[in-house]
Amino acid sequence: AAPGGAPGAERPPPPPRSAGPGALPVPPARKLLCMCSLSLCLTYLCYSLMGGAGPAALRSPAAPPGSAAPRSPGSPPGTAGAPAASAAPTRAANGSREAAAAGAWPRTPLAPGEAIAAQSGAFERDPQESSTTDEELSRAGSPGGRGGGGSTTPDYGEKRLPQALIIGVKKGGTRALLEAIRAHPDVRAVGTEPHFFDRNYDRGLEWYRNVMPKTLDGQITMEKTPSYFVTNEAPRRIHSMAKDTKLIVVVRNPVTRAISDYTQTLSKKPEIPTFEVLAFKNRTLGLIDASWSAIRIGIYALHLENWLQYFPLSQILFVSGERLITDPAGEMAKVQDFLGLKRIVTEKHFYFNKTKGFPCLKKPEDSSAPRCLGKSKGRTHPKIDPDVIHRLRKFYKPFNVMFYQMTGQDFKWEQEESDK
Ligand SMILES: Nc1ncnc2c1ncn2[C@@H]1O[C@H](COP(=O)(O)OS(=O)(=O)O)[C@@H](OP(=O)(O)O)[C@H]1O
Repeated sequence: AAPGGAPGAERPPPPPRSAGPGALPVPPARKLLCMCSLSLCLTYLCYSLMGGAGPAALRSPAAPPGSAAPRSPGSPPGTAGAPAASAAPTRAANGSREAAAAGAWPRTPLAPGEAIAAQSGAFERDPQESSTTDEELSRAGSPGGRGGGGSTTPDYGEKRLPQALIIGVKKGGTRALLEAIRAHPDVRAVGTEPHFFDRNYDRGLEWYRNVMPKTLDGQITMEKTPSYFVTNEAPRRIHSMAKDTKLIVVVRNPVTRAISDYTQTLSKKPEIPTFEVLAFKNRTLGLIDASWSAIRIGIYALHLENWLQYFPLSQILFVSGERLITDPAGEMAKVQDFLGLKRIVTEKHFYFNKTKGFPCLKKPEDSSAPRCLGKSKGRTHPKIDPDVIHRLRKFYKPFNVMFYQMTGQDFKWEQEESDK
């Protein structure tokens, strides 16, 4: 079985976790992708070795002469694994262990199951990240409440394991996507992040099922936990739950994503060092600190390689976090097609809220309140030294190009003139 299936291909049986991609027989149609993946791994290994500080130290392409430069995506394939994806964050201030942001659109109630799980302390719902009001919570608990779904479906049916997951990326726009898809009557979703496949796996599938809202036949159960995308065990675990699980990844320019991630951490821990300090192992030498989760998460190609060992590309949808803001209906059309749903969430569901600076959902019929995301979404980012942004862009470029090749989609992050 080779990593990465061609669109429409059957998923190959997963390889043993110890087997490196280079050791596997590669069907011709997948050779290019496999080589690209291997090349990426070798690139990463080279960075690690040349940086002289283990896998944590990646040297920026903008480093002075004599320092290591990133290998181009066309470099010869290597045999290394995926060290960065497995490297545990080492900084206390990196935000990787913080509670995931909930930040739901106001007026989006919790499913009854969520309330139970929240009481049990299983979910880490940071109040600062939550915009759910008391009224919504009480409405969610009532039999006629909207529960975890976006429709007015009463609370009957069965709790089922999710058939589709939003697996990442953190700060990509995952909350906006989840809330928008919940507006579809055939989707019901958990509002909080269950973190089953990373933190709560030991609780077992029955716990996970119980967290889910009830659904009727034909409705899709969903949840979102952005940390899954960078969790080594997640692909295998999800595959063993159901190999036909549909996976959605919202991706965003990794430089902006890193700044967004940092901004979130800063809002909780104002005492942390500046972004510029955290981003480098050695700024003079141009050594980017890829052990900092804010940086590491954005090496999308590396993380994706892990998923492609278990799921074919056709089973993963990549949503542009940028287009989710500029054209939410367009991205939602793709999401609904991917999920096999009728295109019910359309431009009629959105309006651009000038005060918020983002698209918001129009008032649902049963509510008089607007449905913009909470204040933890769309925070003002601190101004970052343009030279640092420049270095980070150069650092990510080969990984981005690799990601475009792997996914067959050009997200055009290199063309963005300025980061927020
Ligand atoms: N409609 C709408 N409203 C508000 N915010 C929106 C929207 N669509 C996308 N975004 C962007 O989503 C970013 C937060 O991403 P996530 O929801 O994935 O964050 S989290 O990982 O769950 O914490 C958030 O990042 P920041 O702007 O850095 O706060 C937003 O840019």
